[in-house]
Amino acid sequence: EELAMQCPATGSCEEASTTHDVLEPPTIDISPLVNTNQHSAGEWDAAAEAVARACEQWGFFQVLNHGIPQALLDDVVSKGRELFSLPKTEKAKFKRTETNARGWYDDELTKQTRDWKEGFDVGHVPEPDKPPDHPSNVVAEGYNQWPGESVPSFKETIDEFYSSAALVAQRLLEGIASHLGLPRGHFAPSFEPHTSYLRLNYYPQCPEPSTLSVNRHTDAGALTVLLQEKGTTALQVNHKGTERWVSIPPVDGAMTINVGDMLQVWTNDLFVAPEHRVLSQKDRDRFSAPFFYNPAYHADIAPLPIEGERKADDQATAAGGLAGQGKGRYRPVNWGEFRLRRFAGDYSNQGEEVQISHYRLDA
Ligand SMILES: O=C(O)CCC(=O)C(=O)O
Ligand SMILES: [Fe+2]
Repeated sequence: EELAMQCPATGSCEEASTTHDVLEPPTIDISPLVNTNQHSAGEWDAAAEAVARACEQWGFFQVLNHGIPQALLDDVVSKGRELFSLPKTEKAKFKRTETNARGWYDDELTKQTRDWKEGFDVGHVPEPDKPPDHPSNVVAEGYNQWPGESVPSFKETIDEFYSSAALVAQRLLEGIASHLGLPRGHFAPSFEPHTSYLRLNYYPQCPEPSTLSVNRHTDAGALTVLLQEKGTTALQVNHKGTERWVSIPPVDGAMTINVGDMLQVWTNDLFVAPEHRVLSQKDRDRFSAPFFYNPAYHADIAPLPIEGERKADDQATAAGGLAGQGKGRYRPVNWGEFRLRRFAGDYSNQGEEVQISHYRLDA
């Protein structure tokens, strides 16, 4: 409604999007969710509400006081850049393959379009004390491949970022659960163990700026915790599906958060996983590091009986109306299956990429 009011009745929204681009997702101080014992219960509730409201209204927001030290974030950027600046022959030694989704690559496809970028992916390791390619660490999508000594202390930095980002996602999900009228720890069992993915993105300078670095897409998991390098704004969100692409600039000290497909299913569309894309830059390159907080492979994700909908149903029944208005709109999505089907679509252009819409009951 907000957007419609800004559009002249006879004109298009184009004008609004170029002249009133002050619209931006909120920045939230999540210290109460992270440093729980330094804050009151009321502060915790207020932070949880702010997070949930941002999930409902934007699906994107920025968080401050997330608990990841700035020095670690700076290290991720510098080590990540070092990795991508290695000669291609060096990077080829840990390139991903048809049977191993993890490692370095420069052939990513999003929506059957080749992305203007290089990437490096690592995922969860069931037994961290054993070598990355030990049979117990080879999971459905592959195993981690590391650059070794060509980028000193790369693995240590990335491992630390991986576990710190997971903690941020867990704290946010506690707030979200509470907002939905569920116990704080409601989501935890679905992430035992979590199968999260950490991606490093390098976007080279691009001579043709209309090229998209990453085509429009939603993230498949529950929540994404994104590190954006300072100095360039390239990420955009399709705000409420209006085709008004709003920029999400990096905010000093903040992590950028977005809702993924699984949280959309859990909340039965109360939260929507926002479509986003990355523009290429004519005058410089860019680095980013999204951490995708993913459920356990065995988890079946299905709409939760959430408070607002329970109330709507109770009222409808009391008024002699139709109960079940808040019925689940999706059949259960097994995360392991969904992840593998999505990956098959990313890697080759055979067939359509799987979407949660394929699991909709009214489809
Ligand atoms: O580079 C970014 O800011 C976001 C990248 C992204 O959306 C992704 O890798 O899924
Ligand atoms: Fe994304």
